[in-house]
Amino acid sequence: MTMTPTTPVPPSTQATSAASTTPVFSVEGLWKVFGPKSERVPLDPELAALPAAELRSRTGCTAAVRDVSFDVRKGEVFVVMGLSGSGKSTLVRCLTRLIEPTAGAIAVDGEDVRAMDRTRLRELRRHRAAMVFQHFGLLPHRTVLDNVAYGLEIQGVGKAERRERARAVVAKVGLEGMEHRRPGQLSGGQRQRVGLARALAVDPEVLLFDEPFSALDPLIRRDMQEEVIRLHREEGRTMVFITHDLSEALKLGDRIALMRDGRVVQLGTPEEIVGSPADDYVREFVRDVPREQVLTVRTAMRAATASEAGHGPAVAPDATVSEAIEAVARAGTPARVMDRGRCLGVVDPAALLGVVAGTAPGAATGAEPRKEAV
Ligand SMILES: Nc1ncnc2c1ncn2[C@@H]1O[C@H](COP(=O)(O)OP(=O)(O)OP(=O)(O)O)[C@@H](O)[C@H]1O
Repeated sequence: MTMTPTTPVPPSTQATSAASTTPVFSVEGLWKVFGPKSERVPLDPELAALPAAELRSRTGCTAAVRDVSFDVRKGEVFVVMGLSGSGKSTLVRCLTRLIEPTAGAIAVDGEDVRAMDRTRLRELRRHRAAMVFQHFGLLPHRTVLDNVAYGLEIQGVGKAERRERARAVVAKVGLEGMEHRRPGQLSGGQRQRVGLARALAVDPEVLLFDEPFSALDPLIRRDMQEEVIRLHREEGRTMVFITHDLSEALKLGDRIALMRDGRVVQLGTPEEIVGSPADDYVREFVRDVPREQVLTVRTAMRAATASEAGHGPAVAPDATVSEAIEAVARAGTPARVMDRGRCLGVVDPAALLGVVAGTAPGAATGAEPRKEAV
């Protein structure tokens, strides 16, 4: 596009469009096979195609990650979800080579991770991609502040500066006043906040969360989920989040990679996964999700007649069906889907109910999944 001097592109737009084209992580044809002579499995089409049990009995190998490709975009929360044993942890550990991949390519900001030497890898793990673990990994004899400052200490940051930075992130995760406690004097949720603060202290480009909240009780877990959403909203940091919990994935994820037996069976937004499951497995997985809380009004929208376009309550295009139901119920008329003053269409009670019932077009269970660039 040719730009005339009179129509400059605002700097914020330039930054966003450039950023959105550079993936933080780019994964292509990734395999991780555990067991003897594991390298031969991805190379041999016959072995590569075997179901898990048969592969194990024929070769003694387990293919934890099988031919997986995806990009993690800058600023998104990318969730890796699947049942226990589906390969989530192995996949995410391969990103920084905490587990060595068997085959495939991984790039971070365009740099080949598999070609990195030890120094570069250490730099990747310490500065660029910090991990938050389920079991906190806190040092029991150190205070909250010193635990948080630990990552900075490893980096060689001076004492005064690391204490100052640690103090700031401790406040950010809501632990002000607890700086001098030891981990044993904290609740599970507070310990997880320390783990989060420690990862944040090194100001990484991307945070990798390995089921960080699965040991927490439901109320504290919800608090922590909200904390992550808040931090993400405030900082826009890229996050990769492993969970086996579908509602957590739907709540946190901009996009979700759903894994089964080492493969990504669907990659898409929560709305795509719930509205257009790729196969019977995904359909079964999302069967009990309250669709109206995930699907947006776009699913139920139709063209407005001339009279409808002029009045009625307004909802945004990314409003959920549930929000539109409330607006329609209050007004007693269809709601208009408005985008910057323009009426895109309307949603009426029949269409909204159709989404809830799972009979609306586009929400149909057999619908084709929308194609995602993976
Ligand atoms: N070091 C290992 N040696 C052999 N097999 C392994 C090893 N680590 C993982 N596996 C196997 O690889 C598969 C994927 O394991 P992984 O831990 O990645 O799954 P997960 O989805 O993270 O499970 P969970 O939710 O239970 O943590 C499983 O079948 C597991 O038994």
